[in-house]
Amino acid sequence: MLSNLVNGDILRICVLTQYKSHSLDRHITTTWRMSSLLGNYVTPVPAQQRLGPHWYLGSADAILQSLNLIYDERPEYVAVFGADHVYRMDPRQMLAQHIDSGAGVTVAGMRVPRSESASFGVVTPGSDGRSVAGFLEKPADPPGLADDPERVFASMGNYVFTTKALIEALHRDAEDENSVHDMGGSILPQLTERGEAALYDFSTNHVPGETSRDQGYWRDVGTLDAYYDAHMDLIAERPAFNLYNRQWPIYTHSGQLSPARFNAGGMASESIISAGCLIRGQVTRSVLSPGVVVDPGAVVQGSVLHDNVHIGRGAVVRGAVLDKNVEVPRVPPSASTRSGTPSCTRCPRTG
Ligand SMILES: Nc1ncnc2c1ncn2[C@@H]1O[C@H](COP(=O)(O)OP(=O)(O)O[C@H]2O[C@H](CO)[C@@H](O)[C@H](O)[C@H]2O)[C@@H](O)[C@H]1O
Repeated sequence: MLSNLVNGDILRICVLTQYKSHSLDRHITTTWRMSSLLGNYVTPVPAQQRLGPHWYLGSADAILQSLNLIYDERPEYVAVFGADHVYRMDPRQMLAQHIDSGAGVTVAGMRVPRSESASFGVVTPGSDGRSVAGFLEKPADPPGLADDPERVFASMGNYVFTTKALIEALHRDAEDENSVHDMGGSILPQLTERGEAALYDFSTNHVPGETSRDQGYWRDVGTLDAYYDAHMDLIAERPAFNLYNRQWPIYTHSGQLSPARFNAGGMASESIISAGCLIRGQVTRSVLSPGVVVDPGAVVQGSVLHDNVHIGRGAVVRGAVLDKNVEVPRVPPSASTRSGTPSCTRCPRTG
């Protein structure tokens, strides 16, 4: 999300954080440093209880409680983008449509199977294809699109607001005692009812260097399964999402680490192996973060290993997501002869 905004020249960015936010705060403040000379910034904003003794009630309340940032900056337009998605998008194209339409809010949408409706805000496009005739947050069984009955337009949780419309909508929402104070659950339905919402079709967005496979690629990685699947998309023979597009880079922290090293007998195939890894066992169809060590005789298959994970000698890890610094203990030779499959203590997909 940050890479898309920055690549698209949106360079004054606040990241609203909540629970257990320290590692995110540290990542943002150490990685996302831009020229302060030109007034640009990416700054994490912790919840502060500015409007009374309560934490954020929902995503709309999070923005209401942070309006001081908008009053300080006085922008004409505000982009509110979700932060748990993987995709490439040039936000300038969405902004241009928003300005052209004169709407109060423009929501980015894409076609998804109707069976997935309960996971998304579902947009009913108006007859012009650009206005929003209806918006239902996570409906169980909405009607399909007129031209494609088995699909619906899902909101991507990315919105461009005219600042005045955003502030007024948030204040109206704050006064509504029945509201859940959520962007998708409250603000979008409210502005749709007032005829102030427009739809941006994500499939029309293009970024430099895109491939026919990753144009239109978008994954919500808010669940463990979706997070895992998005990693598997990276290592397919012809990856659905191309990490190597240098014309629209995905930025992240890269520490001062030596290149990955493979000892005798160490091998990896269909995998991403980050710097600082030491591979002495066998790795297939996996994504290894910096500093992972795989000992001799260990096997890693279809897994996502975070920073500094250590897989002990003879251990087998399959279909797992392992958090940073997890140690999978070595398997004593006798145990490996007995069961053949040593255990991994934190494998959500294998138990
Ligand atoms: N209290 C809070 N304080 C600060 N930040 C908060 C917050 N609650 C949520 N957020 C942030 O707001 C964004 C969206 O929140 P969620 O991921 O919980 O929404 P969800 O995916 O259910 O639906 C949303 O995203 C999907 C697309 O994934 C849309 O279809 C749907 O309409 C929309 O509501 C995320 O980046 C999240 O971190």
